[in-house]
Amino acid sequence: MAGVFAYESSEVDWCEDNYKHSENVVEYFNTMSSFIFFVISPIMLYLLHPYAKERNLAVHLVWIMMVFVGLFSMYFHMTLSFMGQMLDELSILWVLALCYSLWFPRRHFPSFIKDRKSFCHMVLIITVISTLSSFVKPTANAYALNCFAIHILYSLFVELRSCTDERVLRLAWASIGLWVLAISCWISDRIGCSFWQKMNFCYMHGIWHILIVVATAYASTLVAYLDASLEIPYSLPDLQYWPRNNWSIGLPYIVLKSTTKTQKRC
Ligand SMILES: CCCCCCCC/C=C\CCCCCCCC(=O)N[C@@H](CO)[C@H](O)/C=C/CCCCCCCCCCCCC
Ligand SMILES: [Ca+2]
Ligand SMILES: [Zn+2]
Repeated sequence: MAGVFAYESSEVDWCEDNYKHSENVVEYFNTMSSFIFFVISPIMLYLLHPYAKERNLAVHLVWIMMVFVGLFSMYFHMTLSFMGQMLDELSILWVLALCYSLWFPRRHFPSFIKDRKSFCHMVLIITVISTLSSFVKPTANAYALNCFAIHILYSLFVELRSCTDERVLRLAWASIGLWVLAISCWISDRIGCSFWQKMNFCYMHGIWHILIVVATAYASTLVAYLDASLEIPYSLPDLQYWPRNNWSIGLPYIVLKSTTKTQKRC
């Protein structure tokens, strides 16, 4: 049992040289770059509060759980232990499950599902089964998790096919662009390590950490906005950027221009 906590007991090892900067931290830059989770999560918690208050306070769980993803990611890269790997991957799986439960559009529910409550039960059952299956071939877990992004992309494409709202489309393209950059870094670290070693630049996985957290902030705000437009249209949801709305870079969030329940669709 103690073996699962042992340093380097995971079969996964990222491109960054081990023990290069510290004898206690296996992958120093990968560990430190996970700090980004602790920066973005509280900001997103704060920015999404008005939407969460109106829609469902469970929305806050997304960014609370992202703090744990960051914590487990740090622990994983610090030790490269099997326990670290499983905590890192399973926490991502449960955040995804929560996002699907909260935001997956009703009209894409399978025909045998009648409401969001039954959909949440189905997601819970699938997540429990996936959690147990993740111990069968742990090296495949990260690849399986990345497949969710493909499904999210597909669902967004279906959802936004007929959308003409410039702000929504801009946010969708920014989310996709960030994810493409992020996944390129992740794959490049996995399969292009010898190249990066020759370049003496083995930091692609650390850069992935930074990009995927920002991509998650963008994509989750986008799906939350689409959800708000459908589920709480009377609140007149709108998209803005923090810290300044007119800056071309920033964190997106939802403002509610009204909270009185007079029906108006966006
Ligand atoms: C209707 C659903 C809407 C979903 C909105 C977005 C939900 C994002 C959910 C999870 C956040 C993922 C956080 C990633 C943490 C990375 C930690 C990490 O680096 N772990 C690695 C080991 O250290 C591990 O190898 C990585 C595994 C792959 C993780 C794949 C995560 C999928 C992220 C999906 C992002 C959506 C972007 C959509 C773009 C349009
Ligand atoms: Ca390494
Ligand atoms: Zn990582």
